[in-house]
Amino acid sequence: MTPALEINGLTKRFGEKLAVDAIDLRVPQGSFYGLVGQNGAGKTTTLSMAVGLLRPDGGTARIFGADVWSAPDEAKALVGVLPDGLAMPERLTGREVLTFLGLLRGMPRDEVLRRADELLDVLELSGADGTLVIEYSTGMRKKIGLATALLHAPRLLVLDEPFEAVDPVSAATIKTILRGFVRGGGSIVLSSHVMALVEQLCDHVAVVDAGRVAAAGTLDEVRGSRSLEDTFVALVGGEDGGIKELSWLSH
Ligand SMILES: Nc1ncnc2c1ncn2[C@@H]1O[C@H](COP(=O)(O)OP(=O)(O)OP(=O)(O)O)[C@@H](O)[C@H]1O
Repeated sequence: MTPALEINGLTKRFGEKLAVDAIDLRVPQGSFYGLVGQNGAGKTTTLSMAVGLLRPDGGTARIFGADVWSAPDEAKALVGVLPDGLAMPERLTGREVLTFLGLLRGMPRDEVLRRADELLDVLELSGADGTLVIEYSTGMRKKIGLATALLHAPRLLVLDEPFEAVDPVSAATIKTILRGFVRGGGSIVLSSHVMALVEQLCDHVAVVDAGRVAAAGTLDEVRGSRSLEDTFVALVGGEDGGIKELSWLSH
């Protein structure tokens, strides 16, 4: 079966820094795929290239077989993206943002209004109907970002840190929606620093270290009999005894 997302040899250099070093990744259809890695490992750069937001120096990205760079319209119709630090039209309400983006995508107005209504309701944003995005909390921003990613009913969701700075109640809502999306036949790739969350949600995981994939596969293949956190620390460094303490903090 064609993978939901397949990236081959994706590479990106920023000046001297090789941020992503010929990464390969294969996200099977119907999978809930977690991308984990330390700060600066290259997750955001990889995901940005995978969805056509950042032009790679080399390599390819295909969404259900459609090349993100040579067949962008086909590829982008199939994917919903929650980028890191999503820029939103700040002076619109959540409903206006959804209506604006839906119409930009060429969706029929009635359908946009109906879906916006449902998304705001399910994401518990209906109560903030008169509130401008500029006044939204961080969690509300993530939720409206997720709504914009879902609006056109994509088959693949690519979410960069969807739970960062989100409170547990909003996180529970987002988890329910994402699980429902996968149950309904969708595929998800998300990046996260929170191993427990990835273990709870994902069935596949890739550990990215210094711009390369250090391990990838099903959750059980990658972590074996250990916790994902122990596996992660063993793979990306942090040898025992290597962690220094601050002596002047002892009383
Ligand atoms: N626009 C840019 N210009 C210069 N360097 C960049 C740029 N974007 C990313 N980098 C560098 O590329 C490397 C990978 O960054 P990236 O943001 O992809 O990592 P990440 O795994 O998403 O990190 P985090 O978990 O902290 O979000 C880092 O060393 C970063 O400093």
